[in-house]
Amino acid sequence: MTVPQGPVAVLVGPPGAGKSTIGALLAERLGTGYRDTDADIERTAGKPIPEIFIDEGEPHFRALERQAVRTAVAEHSGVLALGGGAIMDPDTRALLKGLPVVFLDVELADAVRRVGLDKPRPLLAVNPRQRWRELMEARRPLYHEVARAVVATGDRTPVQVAEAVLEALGLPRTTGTIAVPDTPDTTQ
Ligand SMILES: Nc1ncnc2c1ncn2[C@@H]1O[C@H](COP(=O)(O)OP(=O)(O)O)[C@@H](O)[C@H]1O
Ligand SMILES: O=C(O)C1=C[C@@H](OP(=O)(O)O)[C@@H](O)[C@H](O)C1
Ligand SMILES: [Mg+2]
Repeated sequence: MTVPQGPVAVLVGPPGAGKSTIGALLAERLGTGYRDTDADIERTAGKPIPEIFIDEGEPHFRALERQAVRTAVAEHSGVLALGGGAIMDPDTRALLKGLPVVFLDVELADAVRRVGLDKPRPLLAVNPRQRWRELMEARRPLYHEVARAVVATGDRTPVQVAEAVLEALGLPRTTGTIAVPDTPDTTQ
């Protein structure tokens, strides 16, 4: 009988925490697959997230997200990054219980600077600082509720964050890459 093992790491946190960036890096480090539920939703809907919000509204997006998380948790054994609002759904929070979930924490100033440079996020399209603060106030307890570990990202590079996540989850910090010896082999 095959026992489903679930993802090796699940990243949660607000927009700009670095879930997608660190998720891909982590997967590379672990030599495993990477999956992002936002990408899954866009593939299912056949359009980018901002268009889903405009055409069908946020409740429809949340329904797609809920299903995307469920499917990814069932199918994927590598690193999984969720969208920032996925943990608002109570069923999703229940599903995450017992999984190796890491809350990537970030302060307002860093998050707003980061998302300002990146793809559009419909929830932050207008008055992003205030919106982000409100989102985080409502969600912070929920990130803590689902997380096995919390990793601060503010003063760390993506590589440093990825290493902190590996350490927090007790995962190996090296890949299967063949180690390069410190000294050249001079025996020949
Ligand atoms: N630790 C970090 N330091 C600096 N920039 C970062 C860091 N983590 C992510 N970024 C940058 O922030 C932006 C948002 O990252 P992203 O991974 O999309 O966040 P999330 O998926 O949590 O919303 C990207 O441009 C990314 O390169
Ligand atoms: O916080 C949110 O509600 C959202 C975060 C986004 O993902 P990131 O957290 O990866 O930016 C994306 O799922 C959507 O725009 C809604
Ligand atoms: Mg993301």
